[in-house]
Amino acid sequence: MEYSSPTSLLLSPATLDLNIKTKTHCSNTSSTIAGFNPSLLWEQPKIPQAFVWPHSDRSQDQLQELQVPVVDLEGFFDGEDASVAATAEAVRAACTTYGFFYVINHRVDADVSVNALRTAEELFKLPLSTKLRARRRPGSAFGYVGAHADRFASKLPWKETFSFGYDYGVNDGVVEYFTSKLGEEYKSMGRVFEGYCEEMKALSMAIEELLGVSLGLGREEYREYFQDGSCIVRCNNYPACQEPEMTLGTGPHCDPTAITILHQDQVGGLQVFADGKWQAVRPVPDALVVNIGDTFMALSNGRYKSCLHRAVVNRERERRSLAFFVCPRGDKVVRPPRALLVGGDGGGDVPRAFPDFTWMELLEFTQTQYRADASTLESFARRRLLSSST
Ligand SMILES: C=C1C[C@]23C[C@H]1CC[C@H]2[C@]1(C)CCC[C@@](C)(C(=O)O)[C@H]1[C@@H]3C(=O)O
Ligand SMILES: O=C(O)CCC(=O)C(=O)O
Ligand SMILES: [Fe+2]
Repeated sequence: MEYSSPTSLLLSPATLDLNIKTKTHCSNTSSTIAGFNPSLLWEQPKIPQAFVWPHSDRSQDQLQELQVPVVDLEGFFDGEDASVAATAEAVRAACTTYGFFYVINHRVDADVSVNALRTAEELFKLPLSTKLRARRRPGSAFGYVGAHADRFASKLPWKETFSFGYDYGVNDGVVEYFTSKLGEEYKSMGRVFEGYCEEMKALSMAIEELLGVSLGLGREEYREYFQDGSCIVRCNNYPACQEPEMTLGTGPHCDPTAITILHQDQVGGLQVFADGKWQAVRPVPDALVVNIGDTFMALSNGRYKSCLHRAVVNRERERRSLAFFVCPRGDKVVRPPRALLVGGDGGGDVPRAFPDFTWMELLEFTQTQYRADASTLESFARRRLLSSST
C-alpha cells in the first residue's frame, strides 16, 4: 500500500523546501509536513528519486493526439426537443467510448473562468509558508498539498494542489474557506473562486440533464440526484520540470467522483487512455473538458465508463488546471435508477455492476486507505464484498 505516515517520510530538506515540525492536534506527536518548492528542486540537475515513476507509467514523446468528441451545447440551450435529443446523442456516443468530451458554447462566463485561472496562478505564487496555513489535514480532501509528500513515499506527482469544497447548500462557503484558512486579506481570492463555482454548477446541471436524456431517463433524473450535491474544486499547479520524462504531474487514474469539468490553460499535458494507448489532449480555447468518474459509472450501472487519464509535465512551461468534481451529497446512496436495472425486452433484472455505497465512503477510502488509480472503484467494491462476507 502506498500510504506512508508523514513521520516516515525521509525526503531530505535539500529536495523539499522545508520540513516543518508541527504538533498534530490529536496525538501530540511531531509529524513532518514536507513542502514542495520547485524553485529549490529546480537547482538540482536531477529530480529526487521519490518523484521518479516506473518506466511503464512514464510518458513517451510524440504521442498521437486524441480526436476529442465535441459536444456543442448551443443545441441544448435552445431547448427544442430535437436539438436536445441530438446533443444527448453526442453525449451518449462520447460516454460509451472515451467517457470524455469537450463542451463548447457552454455559456460559462469567459471573464469568470479566465480570472479563476489567473487567481490560481496568484495563489500558487504565494510564499510556501502562507500556502501551508491551509495545508491538507490527514484524511481530508481539502487544503494545500505539495506533491502529496505528506501521503505517499514514492511516485510523487510533480505538482502542488489547492482543494476546497463547494456545497450547494452553503452561501459564501468558498469565501469563508479562504478567509478562515489564509486570512481576511484573501477574501477577494475566495470571491473569485465562489463565482467560478457558481458558473460550474450551472454547467454541471446542463450536463446532468443531457446524461439523463442520453440514458433514456429524462432530464430530471440526475439533475435531481445532484441538486443537493457537494463538489470538490481542485487547483493544480504543475511547475516546469528538469526531467519531465521521468515523472508525472498526475498519475494514471479514473476520478472517483461523478462528473469532472476541467478548465485548463493552453500549455497542454492532459492525456487520456483511449483505443488501447495514451493519447494527448490538445487544449482548445474556450472549450471545457468533461469526463465521467467512477461514481457516475456506478450511477449508470456501468453503461458509461470512468475515463482513465493522467497529466504530464514539460521542461519549459508551468501548467495550471482547475478541476470541478461533481459529487452527490455525502450520505446519499449511489445506486443506478431502477429503469437501468430492468431488462430492456421485459426480461429479468439487469445485474448490478457495483454494490450500493455512499460517496462519503468512497471518498474516505481514497483519502485514508487507497491511492486513487485506474481501478479504485473495483478495489473499493471488492473490499466491501469481502468485509460483508466475513
Ligand atoms: C476524490 C478525489 C481524489 C483525488 C482528487 C479527487 C478526484 C481525483 C483524485 C486524484 C487526482 C486521482 C490521482 C491520485 C490523486 C491522489 C492525486 O494525484 O491527487 C487523487 C486525488 C486525491 O486523493 O487527493
Ligand atoms: O490537470 C489535468 O489536466 C488533469 C488533472 C486531473 O486529472 C485531476 O486533478 O483529477
Ligand atoms: Fe482526474
